[in-house]
Amino acid sequence: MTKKVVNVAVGVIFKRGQYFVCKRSETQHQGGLWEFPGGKVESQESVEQALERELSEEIGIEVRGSKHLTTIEHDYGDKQVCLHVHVVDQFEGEPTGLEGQPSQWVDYQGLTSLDFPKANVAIIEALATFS
Ligand SMILES: Nc1nc2c([nH]c(=O)n2[C@@H]2O[C@H](COP(=O)(O)OP(=O)(O)OP(=O)(O)O)[C@@H](O)[C@H]2O)c(=O)[nH]1
Ligand SMILES: [Mg+2]
Repeated sequence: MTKKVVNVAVGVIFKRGQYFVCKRSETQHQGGLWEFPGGKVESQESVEQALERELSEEIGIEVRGSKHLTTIEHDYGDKQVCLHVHVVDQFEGEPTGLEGQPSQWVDYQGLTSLDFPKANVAIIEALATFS
């Protein structure tokens, strides 16, 4: 059976050499792991619109500039996702975990030492050569 692919808009928030990451709650898919904020692209919505909406809802920022980094398809077995990853380096507001999720700013070295879902390995690799 072909599984439905869930399209996800993911924002890599980058400022002064650091990345803003949040912790997924235990009850979510891939719970307890760190993530780049974002969420599902709703029907009728573009990836960019979903990115703006999710980053406003989850961390309270307004996106002013972003660049596509990579698109990653990953099958977790229980769920198949397609992550549309954008680096957000222009925004208004101070990122905050508005849904009570723990969050932190880390440098690239810090990113490589946190536990992320499997699909994120490729995101972190892509960031190594992003400029
Ligand atoms: N936001 C986000 N989701 C990720 C990342 N890596 C990754 O595999 N995912 C997967 O993408 C899927 C969708 O993300 P999500 O759970 O944030 O979706 P959402 O904000 O719409 O929330 P909801 O699931 O509570 O409705 C999840 O299955 C999650 O495991 C990541 O870095 N950030
Ligand atoms: Mg989310």
